Amino acid sequence: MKIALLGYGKMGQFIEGLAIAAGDEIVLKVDEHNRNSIRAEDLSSAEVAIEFSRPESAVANIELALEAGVPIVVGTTGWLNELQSVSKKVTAAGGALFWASNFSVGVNVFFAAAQRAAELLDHYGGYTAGIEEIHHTQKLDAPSGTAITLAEKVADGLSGSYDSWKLASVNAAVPQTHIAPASAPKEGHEPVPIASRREEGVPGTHILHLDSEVDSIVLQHTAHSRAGFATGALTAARWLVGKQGVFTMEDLLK
Ligand SMILES: NC(=O)C1=CN([C@@H]2O[C@H](COP(=O)(O)OP(=O)(O)OC[C@H]3O[C@@H](n4cnc5c(N)ncnc54)[C@H](OP(=O)(O)O)[C@@H]3O)[C@@H](O)[C@H]2O)C=CC1
Ligand SMILES: O=C(O)C1=N[C@H](C(=O)O)C[C@H](O)C1
Repeated sequence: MKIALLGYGKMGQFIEGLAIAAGDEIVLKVDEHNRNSIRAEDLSSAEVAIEFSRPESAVANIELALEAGVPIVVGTTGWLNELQSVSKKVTAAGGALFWASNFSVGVNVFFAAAQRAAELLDHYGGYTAGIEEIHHTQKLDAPSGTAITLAEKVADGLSGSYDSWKLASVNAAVPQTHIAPASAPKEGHEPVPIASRREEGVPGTHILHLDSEVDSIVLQHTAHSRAGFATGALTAARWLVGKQGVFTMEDLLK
């Protein structure tokens, strides 16, 4: 596969290593230094683009790939409030977009387990939900995209009590522009609280607490490195080539 890497930081470089080992070719690398000079023609030799950049760059990079007619896999978080409008553009233009807040297979199984547990507990009532996410100190956004997706799955399952999420706390100075906007809960519903923590060197840990008066359930996913995210993004890229539409991990894993 001929790949354009839009974003060449921790994830872009990890993906490059795995891609070259698998016999793929990196035909373009975009980072902060050359991003302003990149045009759609520069993507013309790529079969697919893989985008891991910054929250404020993702939408422009998707539009660039769309203009170039190149399918794009997007892992950047912190821009997903624009997903609906971007998806409409992609569909209208006959393009291909694959996005995921987390590309690791393990996290996607964790999402399914969390949603099922929440659905089962909804029948009995009396359970509250809370999420913790821990990431390295270079992470720009809060809460993590994965924690937001997890909260949405839990709210879907515990639909009698929850219908939204809120950032309950963060132990770092995150600029307001990188705090994801939470939706307000409807009458009689609560937001799932998310506590964000930044600690040196943590690739990504997510913990779901489901508590009642009589017991507690704790479900946790711990990434040991970035390998699961990078492998998943490359698998998504291979799967996306030749398709049209907007896809995510549920489409790939079903
Ligand atoms: N969905 C998933 O599974 C995962 C998602 N992520 C998300 O991916 C994103 C990137 O993570 P990570 O690689 O750790 O971050 P890094 O900060 O290490 O890398 C970001 C890269 O993007 C570059 N960049 C800045 N602006 C642009 C632009 N306009 N176009 C292209 N590149 C640009 C930066 O350049 P420079 O270095 O010169 O500043 C840097 O090379 C984050 O949003 C993170 O949350 C991360 C892991 C997994
Ligand atoms: O910034 C990161 O590193 C990660 N970001 C994603 C997120 O916001 O959920 C995925 C993963 O947890 C690593």
